[in-house]
Amino acid sequence: MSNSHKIITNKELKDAAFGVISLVSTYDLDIKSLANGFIRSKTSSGAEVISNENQALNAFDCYLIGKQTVDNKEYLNAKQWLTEAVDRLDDVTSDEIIADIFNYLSFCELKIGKPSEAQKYGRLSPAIKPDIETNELISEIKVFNDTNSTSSGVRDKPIYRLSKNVYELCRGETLMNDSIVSKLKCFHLNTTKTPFLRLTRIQVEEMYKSPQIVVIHEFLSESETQTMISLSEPSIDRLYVSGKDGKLDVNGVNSRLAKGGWLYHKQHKRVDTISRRIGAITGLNMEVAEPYNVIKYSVGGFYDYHFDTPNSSNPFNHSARIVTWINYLSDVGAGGATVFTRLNVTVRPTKYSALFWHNLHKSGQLDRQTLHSGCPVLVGHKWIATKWIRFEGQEFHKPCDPYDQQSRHFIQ
Ligand SMILES: O=C(O)CCC(=O)C(=O)O
Ligand SMILES: [Fe+2]
Repeated sequence: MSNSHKIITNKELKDAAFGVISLVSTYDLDIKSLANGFIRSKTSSGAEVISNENQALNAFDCYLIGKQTVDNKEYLNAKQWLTEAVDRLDDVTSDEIIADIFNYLSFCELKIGKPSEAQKYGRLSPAIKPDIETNELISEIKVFNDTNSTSSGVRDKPIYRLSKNVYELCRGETLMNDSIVSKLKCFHLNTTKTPFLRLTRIQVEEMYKSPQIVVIHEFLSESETQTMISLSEPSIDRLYVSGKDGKLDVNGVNSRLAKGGWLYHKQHKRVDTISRRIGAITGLNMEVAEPYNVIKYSVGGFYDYHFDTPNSSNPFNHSARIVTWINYLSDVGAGGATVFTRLNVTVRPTKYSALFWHNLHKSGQLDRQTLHSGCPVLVGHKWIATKWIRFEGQEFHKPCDPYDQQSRHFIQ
């Protein structure tokens, strides 16, 4: 993240800083270790893993993350990042950046409720015009002195807009009731009825009963994962999600931090074979399905909670995505689980496996239990290829019953 790499744009630096911030809040990471290039995380068995990314951050990196953390209103964490920046100040850090660091530190102290500390930092950078308006600082000091407010010791509430239990789910904690867990099964799909699958053994693991969420183990081969990645890698670009007005939200990093692109069935024979297998398992018409959305999340990359299809008042809405199918193309060193926050389901990405679920009730209306999220990647990269299958063209495959509020089941 050094400022000496001119090729990196401000937007990319902002993204990287935001990624680090989402890691800190999700996995409760120690900022000092992170600044020194170490990521401490726990495996599902509880063992501690320390990954040395071998990339200690410099003063400018820590300043940039601190600044972004201030924008996120996480003042305790921001203070820590800025303190790390101060510890790393060297001859190449410009006076302007130094002044800015102390001004942001001062601002954080105010927000934390320590105006005297704020004044101390303020005095350290009087000469240069700071990024933050001086007037704003003065009036903040006044407010704090007047109200004698103290909010120190309160933990930052992260701006990363996830629901309450998502942090625990992302960390791999078990939140699901034993009574639900005990009913979940692992089984082999009876494929003798489907000629295309006759010679294949499809191992299914239920993650939830209703709505039915399942993992298909060993769904992909090594050559299939390689083909999907190598065909997509040259053209992947920063992904954005649609805002409320339907336009892409290119300024917001808050909801998705990833790169991706589209991969069409017809681009390669192997890709087409994968689609035909998905069609055989789900019983859906793949001719009309969307291309694969191949996504690469790097460290800090995530996808905030969302539904894959909007709720429509029309139960026969043809563009609704009835099924989501996610192919996991890589293992992930740590983090990066797919979590269903209303069902307490955590799915760890495992190379070659696939995850799928129904987004709609039989009536065609959105099943609001399917709210889900891609947790931030902590170590390594996460590659997935998502296929959203729309209602259009499926009328004869999965007919609708407008009065049926039950979840659909694909496989028993
Ligand atoms: O990255 C993940 O685990 C979730 C991806 C996802 O929700 C999607 O592609 O719709
Ligand atoms: Fe999704």
